[in-house]
Amino acid sequence: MSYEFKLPIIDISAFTIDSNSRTEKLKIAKQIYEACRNVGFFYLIGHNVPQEIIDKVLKLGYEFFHLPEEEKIKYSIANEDYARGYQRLGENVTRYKKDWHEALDFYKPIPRTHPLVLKNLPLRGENQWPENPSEFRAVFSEYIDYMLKLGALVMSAIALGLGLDENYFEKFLEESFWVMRVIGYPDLKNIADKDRVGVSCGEHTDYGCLTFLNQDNTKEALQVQTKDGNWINADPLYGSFVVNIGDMLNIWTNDIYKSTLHRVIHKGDSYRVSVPFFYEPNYDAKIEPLEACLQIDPVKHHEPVVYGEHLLKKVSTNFEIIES
Ligand SMILES: O=C(O)CCC(=O)C(=O)O
Ligand SMILES: [Fe+2]
Repeated sequence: MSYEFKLPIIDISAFTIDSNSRTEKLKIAKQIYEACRNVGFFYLIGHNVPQEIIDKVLKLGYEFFHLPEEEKIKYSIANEDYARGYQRLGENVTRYKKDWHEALDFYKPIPRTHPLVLKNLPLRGENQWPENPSEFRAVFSEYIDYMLKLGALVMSAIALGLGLDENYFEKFLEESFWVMRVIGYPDLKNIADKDRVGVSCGEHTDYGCLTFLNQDNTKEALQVQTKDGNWINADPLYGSFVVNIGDMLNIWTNDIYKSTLHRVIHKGDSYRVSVPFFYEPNYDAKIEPLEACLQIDPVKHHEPVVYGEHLLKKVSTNFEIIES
């Protein structure tokens, strides 16, 4: 099944340190280009996000999931927009099978007076912050600020790698409709309802631009499909984020970059926690193949899409089952 394969490790510090030269930046941008073309996944180091806060969000996630069920369901997604909030174990579905995880989801908040809210459209609303653990909101809010900065930075490196101006993507991202999932995975042993349960998280591609995964030290859980169809482990590398590209970069690059299938199968003994941060385009950003990429292959492989519409289609299939 899985064999020894190391995802590339990319040190982004040429972009985080102001004094660094353009030559240095171009070198890193080229590495990112190759990684996105070959596997669509890489480890990111030199990112400047303090390790203390990276560790802390995992710890707070773990503590939240270990609260009694009645405390957790106070934040149920049913209170809000069926997107922001807590999803019980098995509530999320991939391809008609229950995913064996629980999660607390946050999206860019949309003020109640926003046109989206007034029109009663999905994915509107405010986040549901747990009161317990008490530091949860403050720590995660700081983390989100770091991740938004990092997202913009990596996208500037991606722009350079594609031969574009460093700030090319800014207009598509300045109102990033980000998503952050705090996910808890019990192990897959001892499941009563084996027929309806798939794996910990079924195979999928991510919807948007870039995903920054902060995962605990559980090994052999996250798996990534390589071009030859094999599944390899993307084991934790302490101090790094696992970064992958989503469907929007696939479209922008006219398939030069492929959003890569991945899944989670957690059979170990631990209770695994991961926090993927999805750095996404603006809700109303129109995404279509870039001129720079059409110079390489003039055949357009994708029609333009509006990011929010793509997201809605994907999110609406996340809960389709399954009579209880
Ligand atoms: O928990 C993980 O390692 C990955 C989760 C994931 O792929 C997702 O939420 O999109
Ligand atoms: Fe994913």
